[in-house]
Amino acid sequence: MTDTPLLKVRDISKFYGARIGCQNVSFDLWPGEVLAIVGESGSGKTTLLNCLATRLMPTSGAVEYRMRDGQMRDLSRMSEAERRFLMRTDWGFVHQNPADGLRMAVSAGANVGERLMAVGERHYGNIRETAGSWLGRVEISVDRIDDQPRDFSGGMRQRLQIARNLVTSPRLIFMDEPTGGLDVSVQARLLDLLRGLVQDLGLSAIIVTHDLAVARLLSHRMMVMKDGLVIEQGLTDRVLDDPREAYTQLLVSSILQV
Ligand SMILES: Nc1ncnc2c1ncn2[C@@H]1O[C@H](COP(=O)(O)OP(=O)(O)OP(=O)(O)O)[C@@H](O)[C@H]1O
Repeated sequence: MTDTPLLKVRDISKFYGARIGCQNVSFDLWPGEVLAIVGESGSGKTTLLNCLATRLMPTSGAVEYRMRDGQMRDLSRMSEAERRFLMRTDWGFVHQNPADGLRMAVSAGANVGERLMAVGERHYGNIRETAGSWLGRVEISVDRIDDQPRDFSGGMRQRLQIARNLVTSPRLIFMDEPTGGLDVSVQARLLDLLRGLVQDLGLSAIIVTHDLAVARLLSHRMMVMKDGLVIEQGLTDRVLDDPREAYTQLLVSSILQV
């Protein structure tokens, strides 16, 4: 870890007209750190994630990102082209619904290879070889490389979306309910895979989930949101084993009773 954060978030608020999306959120994300944002439906998790990933413009506040050259840059002051370049190279975004993050009508290999081309790789043989090795890493048989994701199962699509995101060696990954909508057994396998990849690659990640088990397994630190506000944050094990806020206690105990 270095002594500067990768992401500096200061007083981010987003209002939809008079409705609060999220309010006054501040935190630092450190290199190699995985942060989970948890809370019930409508608490503002996705709004916050989208503000951080520049998919939504916050109403107020600032997000700064440490570029590869070490400079901290205010994301709202970047040009659209610079932001798009970051999204295609240094960052990844894993959607809950893989169809939102994949091109369903092109082959699995092309879905992965396309991101490599965005960072300048031009050699067809290299692209295909790297794509094939990434399919293997996400446990998709290489003989499916020419198949389209619409012929894949939900779990395979999600693993393909992860490969597409990780192939460019991003430094920061945003994930919105990455295991949502999958069968429990498929979720468990995906979580295991994600945990291994995040560790091996030393990735920084921000994961939105309503599932505390996902937060427990993947994250170092977590933030609990309620009505758009962060009401508690801390190391994941501390928050889950010794929640301080009554709302977090309720959230944790309701899960344990299931
Ligand atoms: N495009 C929008 N227009 C108006 N209000 C919105 C919009 N998107 C979200 N909201 C409101 O902002 C608040 C936070 O929503 P958000 O989707 O961020 O919550 P969430 O915690 O991600 O919920 P979920 O887990 O159900 O996705 C909610 O009150 C929601 O109704």
